[in-house]
Amino acid sequence: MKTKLIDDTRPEAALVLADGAVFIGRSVGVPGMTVGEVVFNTAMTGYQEILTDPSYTGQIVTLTYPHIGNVGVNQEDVESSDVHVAGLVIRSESPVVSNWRSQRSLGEYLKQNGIVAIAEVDTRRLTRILRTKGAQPGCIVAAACGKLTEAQIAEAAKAAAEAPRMVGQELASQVSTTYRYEWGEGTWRMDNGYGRPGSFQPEEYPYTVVAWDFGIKENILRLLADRGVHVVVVPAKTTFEEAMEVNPDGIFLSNGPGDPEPCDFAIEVAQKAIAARIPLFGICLGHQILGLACGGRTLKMKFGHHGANHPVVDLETKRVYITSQNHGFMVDADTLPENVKVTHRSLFDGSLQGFELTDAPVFCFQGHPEASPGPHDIQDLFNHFLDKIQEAKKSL
Ligand SMILES: NC(=O)CC[C@H](N)C(=O)O
Repeated sequence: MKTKLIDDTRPEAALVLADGAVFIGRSVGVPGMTVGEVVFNTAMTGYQEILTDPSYTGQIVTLTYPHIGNVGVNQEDVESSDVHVAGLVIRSESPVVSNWRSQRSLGEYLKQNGIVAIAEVDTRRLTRILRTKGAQPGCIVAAACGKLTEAQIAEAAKAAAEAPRMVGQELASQVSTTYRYEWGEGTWRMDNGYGRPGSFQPEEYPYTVVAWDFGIKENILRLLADRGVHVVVVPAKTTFEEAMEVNPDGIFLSNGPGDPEPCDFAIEVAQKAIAARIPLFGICLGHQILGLACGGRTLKMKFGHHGANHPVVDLETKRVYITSQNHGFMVDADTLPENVKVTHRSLFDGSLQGFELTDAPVFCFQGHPEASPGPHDIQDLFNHFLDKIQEAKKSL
């Protein structure tokens, strides 16, 4: 007996770009309409981590790897408690889910989380458009059943054309926690998962770090906890003075969505932390905020870096790291002052990937050393942060 693998009865869906390009496919999420900046991610694995990365707020993510959903989804492989992408575009949803950790299918997960998503899209054509013309707004419209009407597609085209651009949007405070909390859970282990809940004893952790949550990925918190750090996570608009009440040994500025430039509340925190010479580590949006705090400028990139195989060179050791990336803005290295030492550059386009200050224990990285998804090559940056914290503690 032949098995029919592709369900052709799925409702029709369309993706329309602001430039007018139309892609007709099938709905794999909820019916409805969603608007966002359309970006492409080249990672071959880790769709669940990508969907739950708060940095994708306001973005419709296209996965260039063509076969998605084969390992299903579970409750553990998440980077936050919600799905944050504005929408999902894929080539083909696997008709078979097969993994010992899977709890449900990707399609069920998208529906449960109210995500509008489209499959059967020629993602190579779409990616070529985004590479040539740059990331741009788009709209996915998905029918409840059967076909879309001409009017629905026209409405999607109008929504895409009128959608706001990413430049100037402050989204970090919108996805941040609204309350302060403590984190002590380490990384996932085959024998123990994330460990037993309730076993976290802050006094067993020798270091305290305040982490500003601009849309923080949980694997950052887990990697800090693995290194004996008791992390106090604070809302994006927490002032430097409020955070100092916990007497931290270090400060962490997280990744997050949107344009870094309007995040004046965060830039002020970074400036005060630099002046106080407290060990500071920034990742992605945190790196961009540090660049602005130092007096540098940030730029919108053409289509950004979103993937898990981006080569980055450490300029001192000349060692090349394969890194996870997810950013659409970058710090313009030419605008940084004298006391900034550039430490890393992208080998794809030469753009700035990391810097440190020569007169304070402060450093940052544009990519994602916490991976999740992606390679662990450059996880050592978390040890570097610990070194800075320990040095500072010794000199007290
Ligand atoms: N992952 C991030 O922190 C992204 C930072 C910023 N929103 C950008 O797009 O460049």
